[in-house]
Amino acid sequence: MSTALEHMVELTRSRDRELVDASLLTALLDLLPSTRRVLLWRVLGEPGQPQQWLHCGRQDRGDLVPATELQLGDQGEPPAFATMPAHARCFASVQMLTEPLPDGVQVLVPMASEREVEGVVELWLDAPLDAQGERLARSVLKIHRNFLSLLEYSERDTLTGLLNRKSFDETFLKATVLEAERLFTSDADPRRHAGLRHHFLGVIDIDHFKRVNDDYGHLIGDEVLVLVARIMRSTFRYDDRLYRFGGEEFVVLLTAPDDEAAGAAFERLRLNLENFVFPRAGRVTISTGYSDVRPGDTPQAAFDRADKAVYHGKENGRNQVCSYRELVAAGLLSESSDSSDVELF
Ligand SMILES: Nc1nc2c(ncn2[C@@H]2O[C@H](COP(=O)(O)OP(=O)(O)OP(=O)(O)O)[C@@H](O)[C@H]2O)c(=O)[nH]1
Repeated sequence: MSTALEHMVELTRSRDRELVDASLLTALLDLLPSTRRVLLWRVLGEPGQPQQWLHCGRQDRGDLVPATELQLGDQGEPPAFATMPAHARCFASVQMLTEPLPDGVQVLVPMASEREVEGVVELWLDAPLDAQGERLARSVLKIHRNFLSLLEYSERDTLTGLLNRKSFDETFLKATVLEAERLFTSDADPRRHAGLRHHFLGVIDIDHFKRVNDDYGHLIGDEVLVLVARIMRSTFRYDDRLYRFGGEEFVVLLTAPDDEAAGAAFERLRLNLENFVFPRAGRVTISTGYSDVRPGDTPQAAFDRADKAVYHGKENGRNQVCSYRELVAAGLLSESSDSSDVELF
């Protein structure tokens, strides 16, 4: 058995959130000897709105690789909050709960910082935890939470809480390389690829934002940015990645079956914003340009295509969603020849 200290070193070694979660599962399984299985659940959605449980990992005693390190793939729709009542009670009360299982007990431990509860860790044990086991579980979770907070601080935009530009390249490459691996190495049968979701990158720019600042002042401008970010969060799926690139420019990396479906998601955001009355600035609209992400794309190449499409939208009336692919097909944009794409496949 490894020592607690060795596990703490492992837990704080990687900057990759999924690997940090995987180290947490390994540490709990190893440090609490009567544990047979560990699962990690996070809660999605803002309080007061419908919330769901996101399964973030599982490890069974004897597994060589935690399920967080394996590709979890498309897990389907996450279960609704109320469908897991014991977990919901643990989450709401921020208390450790012990429930009987046919051949042991299930211990639910809240994952919480001083400010918020994030999820629940589920332990399957032969017998209830003693006081020392409970203390150990709480301490390991606290170190995990503190380390994630440090990571998030460096990855997030301080005003809106969205991912910042600095974290874009890394998350873009991780998401798209994983997809390419799935496409090209997992299965040669093209029929299996038909239902796959593909990545699309959208650039979103608030229209005439300078006027908001000029008319109402920077503080109200900042309020608009915070509310736009909130509407973005409630519009897109839980696994889409949302960034603020600076100023009034936002980026979304999402998955969709095709160009049309991606366009529909961006159109939903456009409409949600068009219909929202900002408390002090009134009506604000956005222009969006998006492009599919292509095999071998650099983050910059994908961004440049979406940026050309948003520029077209700005030049042609604003408050609209423009598809790079459609603009090229219609002869309104020419396919970039100076693309920095690297052909990997
Ligand atoms: N309040 C606030 N304003 C910002 C921030 N960052 C950039 N800005 C302002 O955003 C405005 C951007 O203006 P422009 O680039 O001219 O674009 P626009 O007025 O939105 O016009 P179009 O994009 O052409 O529709 C400028 O007034 C910047 O000062 C910020 O963090 N907070």
